[in-house]
Amino acid sequence: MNAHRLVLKISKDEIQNRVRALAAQIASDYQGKDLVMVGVLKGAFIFLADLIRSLDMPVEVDFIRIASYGTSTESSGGITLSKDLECSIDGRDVLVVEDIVDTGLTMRWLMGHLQRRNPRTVKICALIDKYERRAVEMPVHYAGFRIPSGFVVGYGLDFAEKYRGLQGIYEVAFDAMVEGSHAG
Ligand SMILES: O=P(O)(O)OC[C@H]1O[C@H](OP(=O)(O)OP(=O)(O)O)[C@H](O)[C@@H]1O
Ligand SMILES: Nc1nc2[nH]cnc2c(=O)[nH]1
Ligand SMILES: [Mg+2]
Repeated sequence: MNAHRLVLKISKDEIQNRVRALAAQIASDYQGKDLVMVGVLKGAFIFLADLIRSLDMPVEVDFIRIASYGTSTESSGGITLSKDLECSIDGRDVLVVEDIVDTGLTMRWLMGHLQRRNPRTVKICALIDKYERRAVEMPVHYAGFRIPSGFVVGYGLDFAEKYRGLQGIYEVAFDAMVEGSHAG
């Protein structure tokens, strides 16, 4: 892993306030509906845990584990499924809970995968909508924060499996390139 520093972008308090506001919006939009929240492992586990504890309505929780190949800061769009849903979503309202949408390739794959199971609706809730590198059009119906670019960690998000437990969101700043070498 290249030498790097972490720069605080979103504080713990800002995250907590925003999560509460998102939960209030979701509860209002889905009142009386049969809602299933699908957390995308690993990154979404902390966000989903906080979101449902602020949610003033019954909800079923399930998880799916998908990962994309590539180096630790680049997603390539080659998706592998290592744990599928366990509940039926036939005729139900599904809200996918993600930590971050970047190129959108992970979400595009997942939307196709879920649509084949005949849900009534599928929407996306992401803590971070990182919009500048989008490779496919992908709406984020409930976005915690919108950032243009930068590789961020904390609150579930990792860099080579580190930093998921940080309470804020930090940008990874790679140390300046040494002349004649490449920062990867
Ligand atoms: O929009 P994209 O460019 O597809 O990138 C977003 C995806 O990348 C990260 O997952 P990762 O594969 O790192 O798995 P993880 O959740 O286990 O860290 C993140 O959690 C999203 O699922
Ligand atoms: N941890 C982390 N994973 C990502 N996957 C796509 N973008 C990001 C990011 O900024 N941080
Ligand atoms: Mg990751």
